[in-house]
Amino acid sequence: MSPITGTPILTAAEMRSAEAAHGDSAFLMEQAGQGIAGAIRRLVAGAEVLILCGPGNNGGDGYVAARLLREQGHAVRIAAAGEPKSDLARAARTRWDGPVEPLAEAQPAPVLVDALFGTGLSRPLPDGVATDLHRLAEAARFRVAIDLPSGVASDDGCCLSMVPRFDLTLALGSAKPAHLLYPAAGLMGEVRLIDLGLAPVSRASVMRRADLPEPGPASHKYSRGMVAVVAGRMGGAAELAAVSALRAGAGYVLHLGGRDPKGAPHAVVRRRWSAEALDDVRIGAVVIGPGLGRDDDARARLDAVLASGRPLVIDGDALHLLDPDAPRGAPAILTPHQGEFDALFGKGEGSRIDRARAAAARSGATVVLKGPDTVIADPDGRVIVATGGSPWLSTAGTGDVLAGATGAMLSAGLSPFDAATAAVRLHGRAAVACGRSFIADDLAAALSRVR
Ligand SMILES: NC(=O)C1=CN([C@@H]2O[C@H](COP(=O)(O)OP(=O)(O)OC[C@H]3O[C@@H](n4cnc5c(N)ncnc54)[C@H](O)[C@@H]3O)[C@@H](O)[C@H]2O)[C@@H](O)CC1
Ligand SMILES: Nc1ncnc2c1ncn2[C@@H]1O[C@H](COP(=O)(O)OP(=O)(O)O)[C@@H](O)[C@H]1O
Ligand SMILES: [K+]
Repeated sequence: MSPITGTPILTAAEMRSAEAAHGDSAFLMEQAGQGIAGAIRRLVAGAEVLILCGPGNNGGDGYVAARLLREQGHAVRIAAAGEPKSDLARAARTRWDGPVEPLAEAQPAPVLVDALFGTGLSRPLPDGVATDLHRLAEAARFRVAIDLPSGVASDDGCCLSMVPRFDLTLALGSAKPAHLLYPAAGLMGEVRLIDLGLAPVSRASVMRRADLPEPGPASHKYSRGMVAVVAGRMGGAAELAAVSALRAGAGYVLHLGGRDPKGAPHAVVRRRWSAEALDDVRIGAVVIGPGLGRDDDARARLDAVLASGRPLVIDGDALHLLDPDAPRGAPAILTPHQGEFDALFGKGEGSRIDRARAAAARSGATVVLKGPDTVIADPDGRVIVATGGSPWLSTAGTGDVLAGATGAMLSAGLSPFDAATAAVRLHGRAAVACGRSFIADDLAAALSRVR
């Protein structure tokens, strides 16, 4: 059992291909059952376990785990809604020599293990099954989902039925989109990986520790990265972005436009807005959008920034003014929240991973689709899904902080995809370091601390 940090994310179809490529499905099910039994034994200190087994291979994993737990002397019962339907699950059922209780009549146990449905769920659970799952989950002290909580759709994290809350989810062989994407991700409790030796390959993966650019003996303020932040109507947002760029590690931040507010850091260099200010070849990234406004003046500033040829971070209001299909002369990172994303790219089909990937391919920009499950997608198809932020980020200005931090990473010479990943990681860690009920200014200050 290991954390899912850094692991590939596979769809149900990719999972089936990985299983087929391995070639020995019975061996994989035995491995899964061993991993599940081992994890449960370590975690539940001898308490009685009730395993709910479904008709497919998720149920098969449950039968194997039950047999192994029983062989090790652990108190375990099984309840099922019917007989197994897949060959593998039938074989696993045959090797279980205990009784199988009808699900509707099953009495609760302190530990509930849900092996009803996994990646094969294609429609809502039958009503009776969902009701029994809830009844038994509510009565248990510790709830474990095998691969996925039954009722969640593996590929997009939607709930096809009402899903109870679990304490632990044991992802088998690889992470799936539902382990990361909401609402499903919020129902899993801790997610841990049981390695099946599949060596799965995917262009999507869970965020891992990111390497941040570090200054060396030869560094100077410009080589560390110069960021220009284009201000607009709402001064505070651009201030936050500018300060955040410095605190995330930029060597020089040029704030273009707006007033010089009392108490603002003296380290930010201020000039009036002019398109010519962007001619400075030392500028490694331009951040535009936080507090920009959406009027003609804002549009003119965005046009000038797009024409400058500098690497861009495009956020907030600028996303409402941008034509995502227009060619650009320089790399760009777009950082929309879901509302901005929908306005820019349309509602679209598929999971947040699919949609962010399609948007990156369409726009030719790295797309950071923000939220509790931030998805970072590169035009080349790579995707990283972030974990480890904080719901306390849901406060005004935290997106401006991310835009500034992203500018810092981009100006330091990271590729847009690496810059976005590093910034999202740093931003999430800063949020955790801030604890509860912080404000965006605290978050900006915490960027320095977590670096
Ligand atoms: N792919 C792999 O590499 C491995 C998969 N394993 C297990 O296999 C699972 C996937 O197995 P399956 O593909 O058999 O899928 P599931 O066990 O998730 O269930 C699919 C079965 O349920 C039926 N079904 C789907 N939705 C239903 C609904 N709402 N009501 C009633 N029946 C419904 C399907 O027709 C099918 O018979 C994984 O989640 C995992 O637990 C493991 O055994 C190890 C390796
Ligand atoms: N519930 C949440 N859980 C985790 N992160 C969140 C949540 N809500 C918002 N965030 C994060 O907070 C930031 C908010 O950005 P944004 O919506 O652009 O705010 P603003 O425009 O006010 O600066 C994003 O990085 C987003 O991922
Ligand atoms: K399950």
